[in-house]
Amino acid sequence: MGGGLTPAQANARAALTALLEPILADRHPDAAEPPLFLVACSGGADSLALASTAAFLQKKLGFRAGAIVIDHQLQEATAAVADRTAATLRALGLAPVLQQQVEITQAGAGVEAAARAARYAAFEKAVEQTGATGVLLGHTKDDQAEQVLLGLVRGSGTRSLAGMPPQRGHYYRPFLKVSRAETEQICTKESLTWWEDPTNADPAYLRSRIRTHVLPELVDLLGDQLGENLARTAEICRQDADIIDSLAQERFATLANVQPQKVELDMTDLKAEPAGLRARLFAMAAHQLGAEALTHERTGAIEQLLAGSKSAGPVQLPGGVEVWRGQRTPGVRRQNPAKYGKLVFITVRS
Ligand SMILES: Nc1ncnc2c1ncn2[C@@H]1O[C@H](COP(=O)(O)OP(=O)(O)OP(=O)(O)O)[C@@H](O)[C@H]1O
Repeated sequence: MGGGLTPAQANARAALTALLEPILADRHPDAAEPPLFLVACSGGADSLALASTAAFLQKKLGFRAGAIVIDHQLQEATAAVADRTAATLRALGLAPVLQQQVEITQAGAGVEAAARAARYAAFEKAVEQTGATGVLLGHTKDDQAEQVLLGLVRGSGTRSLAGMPPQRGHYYRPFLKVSRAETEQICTKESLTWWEDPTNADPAYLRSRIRTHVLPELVDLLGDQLGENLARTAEICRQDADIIDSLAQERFATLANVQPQKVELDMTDLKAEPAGLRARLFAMAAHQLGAEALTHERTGAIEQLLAGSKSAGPVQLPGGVEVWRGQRTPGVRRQNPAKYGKLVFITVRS
């Protein structure tokens, strides 16, 4: 590696330091060895630059940098890419460097999600095997901007516009303030050859179309600041979503009558809540019973149920949950609907 420190390298090192320092400061003073962080490395410029940054900082900050490389076996080239990437990581001084092949049986539209699920299952296994404290992912500021646009295009809510969090559980994204161009500059400076995944440019995927067509076009029309501004939108939305979610959790704990296969919410209480909170209360009741995430359309159907005046239902939710407005007591023929007074979420799956 020749020459002085470039602005891209300095930015990357500052970003990783800012994320890890508070975690490392918290560690137990008697711990036998420094905590291990595994860089999830695809061989792309983002995660290779992250690996080299982690390798450089490990002694200074007091952690061990290891890596995990997954071969999804979806393209012929990937086995060789994984081998080459693992060799590069070892040469950079990361240890251990784990390599794992995963089988994806899905084809067509579900393949991306299946690959992601297999990848995260392999990460979990690697954490268990090595006792690692965390996994470092290479998502950049550009990925974040794409994520926000994707949320807008799909018509999503605040949580979705919040994009990817810098930390969730033991997964960390130190490079959310580092651009993809900077990761490429770092690799070039450090003579690291990265792999361009051809599926990143495959127009079959909405994310690829946003990456290769929509964002560049918007930047052309609206200026270079766009990526930065979208990433800022994510940060603001995350703060807002956090406060609304925590309010909803408080309200749910007070209002919901949770039973093993049933959650009851009082309709008068629900009507007194603002719609944004109410939607979250519905989602939490459904989630409690194992239903999948609620769509805007299903939330609207529950709202309609709530607005009615008679016993009614069910609204079917994906994942085997039904919602009823009031419930008749079996064996009692004439009941006053006004007395039902509850929205009842029940599990109908066996
Ligand atoms: N084959 C792989 N092996 C190890 N890590 C990987 C692999 N593919 C992706 N990653 C990790 O995930 C990060 C994001 O990769 P990519 O942008 O391709 O995935 P994504 O589908 O956009 O995101 P995600 O699936 O994590 O939501 C990479 O920077 C890297 O840290």
